[in-house]
Amino acid sequence: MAFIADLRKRWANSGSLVCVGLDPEPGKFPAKFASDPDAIFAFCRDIADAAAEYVCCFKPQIAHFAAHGAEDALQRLIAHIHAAHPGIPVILDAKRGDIGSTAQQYAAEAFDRYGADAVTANPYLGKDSVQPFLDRADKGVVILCRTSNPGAGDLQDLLVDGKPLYQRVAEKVAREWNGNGNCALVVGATWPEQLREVREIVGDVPFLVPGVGAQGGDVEAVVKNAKTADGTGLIVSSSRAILYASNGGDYAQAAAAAAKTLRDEINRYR
Ligand SMILES: O=C(O)c1cc(=O)[nH]c(=O)n1[C@@H]1O[C@H](COP(=O)(O)O)[C@@H](O)[C@H]1O
Repeated sequence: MAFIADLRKRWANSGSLVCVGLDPEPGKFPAKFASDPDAIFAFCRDIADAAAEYVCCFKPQIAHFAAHGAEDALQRLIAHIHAAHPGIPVILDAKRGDIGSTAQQYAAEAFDRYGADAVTANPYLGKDSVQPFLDRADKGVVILCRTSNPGAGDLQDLLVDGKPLYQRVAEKVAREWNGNGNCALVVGATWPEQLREVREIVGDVPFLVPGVGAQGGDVEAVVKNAKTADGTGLIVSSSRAILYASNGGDYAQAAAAAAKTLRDEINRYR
């Protein structure tokens, strides 16, 4: 099934808008992984298995694997999630974007090599640079709009014909790039006002919302400002606050408990 349809089904079946970001940092792993040559895979698998019932998506971040030469672990992790937890879409966070011929390879990398259901993409090079992703109608394309980081406004707030660039991106995606109905937008949890503005522009287009947890985003403001009329529309993503909730023997249970707490907090405001 197509990514957006799978996502809507998972929102309904799980009652959760939580995404667990899988950002492995071996230096933060529990001691038992110190001599495990497959630690990156094993740690992420344990977290995914423990937290699965509380999530609508998982989101592995590619640099956290590639920096350690662990692309193979990433591939096996995505295959494991699909096999062990069918119905939970996997978003590969790679923030890709390049001229068409290279973007074609990035799309093949994300969807064919890694088997991801969706990928994050950077719109800065324009529509043709995202087209190879958009053309994969069964896959999701999660386009950066107003990112969660402190410097997000340096470029994204610059006025273009009287409106900030991130609003222009939202308009383009909703009105011109979403012909296959497979787009979503990244809007950071750290920007409640911008979440509300973008929601007004794009209707029911799903948002990936990183920035709760370690980056301090306000869950209540996120949900109230950006949910859709049916109380969904959000993939609220947290990585470090869940993955490293404990570095003791209870790391997987602690991660699951943190995911459950976030789910319940979000659901209070839906
Ligand atoms: O595309 C993303 O996932 C993303 C977009 C954004 O605007 N901000 C952002 O933090 N992210 C990613 O979301 C994750 C956030 O991690 P935590 O701050 O630990 O929850 C990291 O993997 C970031 O790369």
